[in-house]
Amino acid sequence: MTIHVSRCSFGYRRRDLVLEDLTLDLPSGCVVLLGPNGAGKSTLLALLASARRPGSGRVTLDDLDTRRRGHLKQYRRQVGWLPQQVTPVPGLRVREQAAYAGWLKGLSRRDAWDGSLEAIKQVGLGELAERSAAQLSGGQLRRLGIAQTLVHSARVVLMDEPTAGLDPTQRRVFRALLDDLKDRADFVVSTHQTEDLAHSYDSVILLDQGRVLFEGATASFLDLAPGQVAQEHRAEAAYAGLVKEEM
Ligand SMILES: Nc1ncnc2c1ncn2[C@@H]1O[C@H](COP(=O)(O)OP(=O)(O)OP(=O)(O)O)[C@@H](O)[C@H]1O
Repeated sequence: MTIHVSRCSFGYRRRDLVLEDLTLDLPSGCVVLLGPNGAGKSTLLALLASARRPGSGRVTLDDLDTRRRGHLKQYRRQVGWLPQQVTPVPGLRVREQAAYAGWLKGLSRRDAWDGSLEAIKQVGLGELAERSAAQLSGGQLRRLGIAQTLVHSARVVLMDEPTAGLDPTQRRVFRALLDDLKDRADFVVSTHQTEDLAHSYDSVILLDQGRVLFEGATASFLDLAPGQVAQEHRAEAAYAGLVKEEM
């Protein structure tokens, strides 16, 4: 288990809860977070990242509690967050942006700079180290976002729709990268893409209207599809069965 969510409620407006009394143990390994538009996936990731605080309930990692100001720095050092949009920092080159992210997480300038080269190499951007971050493509920017979480050796990396808008080749590049990085951290990845679920993810969390509809091993999730459904469509069918969508 990595992050523990205990009886969390959250609303952007009072009396309009997006997440209600949510309890969740995020398992180790690679977790995919599924759910229809507006289900609350980004909101949950923002709570896990401690970018937002729950109205009630607790988000903890070991004995670090995001409600306690004194714990936040250490919590954030251990949890990396790749939001939907990775923004190039004006004037910074690729390696500098990765180093800057490490420094913001509390590394010394030296450690951040030293760690940045290894991090960008790991995501396949080593040859672009000196390029302006503003010149990266969408897929390359996402990879830089991942590198930013590797610089400070996050234990848990949260990714909000990292493959949205990427072409099939870039999606494959992302999946291969995730495979390569699996030993370095635990990952929680929100996505609408159910292709290759069995290969890429150990467990599935399915949210709908702020409630958990499924939480368990990927194999158990795929087993929810009717027996006659072909392997490549099982994730889609299991999902549709749970959120009662028309296929
Ligand atoms: N900043 C905000 N202010 C007010 N309401 C918000 C805000 N962000 C999200 N919401 C609302 O919270 C609910 C959950 O949104 P959220 O973005 O967490 O869902 P999601 O599952 O990530 O959706 P998607 O798959 O479309 O990205 C939605 O009803 C959304 O309109």
